[in-house]
Amino acid sequence: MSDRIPPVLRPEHPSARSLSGLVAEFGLESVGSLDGVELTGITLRSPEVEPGDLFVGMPGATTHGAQYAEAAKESGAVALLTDPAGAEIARDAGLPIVIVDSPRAALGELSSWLYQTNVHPPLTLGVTGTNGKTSTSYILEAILRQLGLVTGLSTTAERHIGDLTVVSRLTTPEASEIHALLARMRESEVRAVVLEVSAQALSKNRIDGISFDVVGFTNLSHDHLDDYSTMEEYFEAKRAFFEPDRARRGVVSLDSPWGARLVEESRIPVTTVGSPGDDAEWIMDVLEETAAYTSFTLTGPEGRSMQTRVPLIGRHMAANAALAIVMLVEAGFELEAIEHAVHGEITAYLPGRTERVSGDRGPAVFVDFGHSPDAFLKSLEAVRRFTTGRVIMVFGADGDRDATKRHEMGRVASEHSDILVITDHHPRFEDPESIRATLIEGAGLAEHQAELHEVSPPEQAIRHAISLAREGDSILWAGPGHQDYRDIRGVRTPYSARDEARAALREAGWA
Ligand SMILES: CC(=O)N[C@H]1[C@@H](OP(=O)(O)OP(=O)(O)OC[C@H]2O[C@@H](n3ccc(=O)[nH]c3=O)[C@H](O)[C@@H]2O)O[C@H](CO)[C@@H](O)[C@@H]1O[C@H](C)C(=O)N[C@@H](C)C(=O)N[C@H](CCC(=O)O)C(=O)O
Ligand SMILES: Nc1ncnc2c1ncn2[C@@H]1O[C@H](COP(=O)(O)OP(=O)(O)OP(=O)(O)O)[C@@H](O)[C@H]1O
Repeated sequence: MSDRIPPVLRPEHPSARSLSGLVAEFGLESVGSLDGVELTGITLRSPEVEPGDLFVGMPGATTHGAQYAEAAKESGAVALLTDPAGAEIARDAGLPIVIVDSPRAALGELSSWLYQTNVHPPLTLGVTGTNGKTSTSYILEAILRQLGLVTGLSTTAERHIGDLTVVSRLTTPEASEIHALLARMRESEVRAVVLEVSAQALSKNRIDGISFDVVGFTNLSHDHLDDYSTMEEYFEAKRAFFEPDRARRGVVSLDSPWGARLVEESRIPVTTVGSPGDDAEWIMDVLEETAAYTSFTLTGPEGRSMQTRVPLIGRHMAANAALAIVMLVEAGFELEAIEHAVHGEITAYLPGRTERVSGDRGPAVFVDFGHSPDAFLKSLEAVRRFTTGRVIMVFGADGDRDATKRHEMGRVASEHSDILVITDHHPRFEDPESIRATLIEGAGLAEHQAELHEVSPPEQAIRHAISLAREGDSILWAGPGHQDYRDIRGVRTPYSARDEARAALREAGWA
């Protein structure tokens, strides 16, 4: 598979740590001479090995990383860490071998030791939940910047180190990469770090070795039921973030019923945030929803209260902002200081989250990253609120990802739109026609039947939607968000929905 996305950044000036020191520190078994072996990095992907690396040969779903030990050595790896099976595979690779039962389970602590990320760590905040993680993380970063701090950010869309931006690969990088990123952030004197934490990251040890000051939970709804067999299992993966060995304090949104459940089962002190009528310590109340911003008040214990707005559409974005603010209060910032710093507006720019790509004339066109029924619902409700004409929705569904949500995606889309244009997204190795057919079946289950159009190529689908639209209508293109590629049979073809939509608007004379 072509992979144009750059790896996560590493420290530019790593200090060397001895392999024998690592083996002694963790009491590990080893084969071969460790004398004089100095480590400056750690990686689990052979194509990304740099001289001085400890190469971690992990067993995976398709191969065993130890198969690539020789290639890693040629690229400058100075030692291999692997499991007993890997040690057997790589015994002739000519590298000293350190053996652990589960390299994945060891990776976080070893990486933290190697990069010394546990020494004077910055303020570390983490966000999990089904929807709103990226948005809440960007909002946290924006407020922290408005407070005058140098920040680091890691999300599905981008990683930021101060003013430096790199495109992301996984939502939450593997542990070796995240500790390298944290070490690089330290070199840039980052004082506060915000990490988006997926359920997969929690289940697959990707955030091991990181101690979070405050963690936040947005919501839980149907998604990822290919990786988790039930909602219970999916919830349990998220709940594990709220453990004393991971985090000191938590903030839980009561927006989904799973929030109250998390409060009950959390093993760290938690604070709650919700809407009027909820039994929450902090209440967010929307004041105004427009096509350009959403304003709200946030009221908490001891009569504390603030009012602000986000340049984002929808109640759900105000809820994300409220969660972010309460997380910062839990981290020790005064609410008054936050209100003063944001000066009436949190200046967050979220790439591809209901991002408006149209100008003042013609239909309002938004490109969104929503790919679950609840995300569809929240974005459609937000768009409907200020649309004087019709709501047109363009969407498809991911191939090779949780097919059980497709009916409900189709149903919600039809229920809350006037016109649907069903198209392709990332088919991956699935037949795109059959993905569309399932979405159409789902749309048929809705009580409200939106007018339905099926247009396979997305570049034609957005043009078709624009051809149907009039002044006053809104178009929500859900799915591609910030992404700059489409995955078709394992090949990532460059593709930007935001650029495509802008081009289509120009061609239609709406630019
Ligand atoms: C299902 C899953 O989590 N797979 C992850 C897993 O892949 P795998 O087990 O198939 O690995 P493999 O291909 O068998 O290779 C085994 C080992 O050999 C190494 N290798 C392999 C080939 C080679 O030439 N050289 C080499 O060193 C690999 O780096 C790996 O360490 O280990 C890989 C190496 O770290 C990950 O990149 C890969 O994530 C894939 C790309 C993925 O898509 N994961 C998704 C499910 C995911 O984690 N998503 C979440 C949430 C997204 C959301 O919220 O929507 C995320 O945090 O991104
Ligand atoms: N609090 C929320 N509740 C429900 N839906 C939301 C919420 N916040 C955002 N969304 C919807 O979900 C989409 C994705 O938002 P965001 O990227 O912030 O979520 P995420 O949790 O990071 O998603 P992913 O796990 O796919 O990275 C948005 O574009 C919007 O449609």
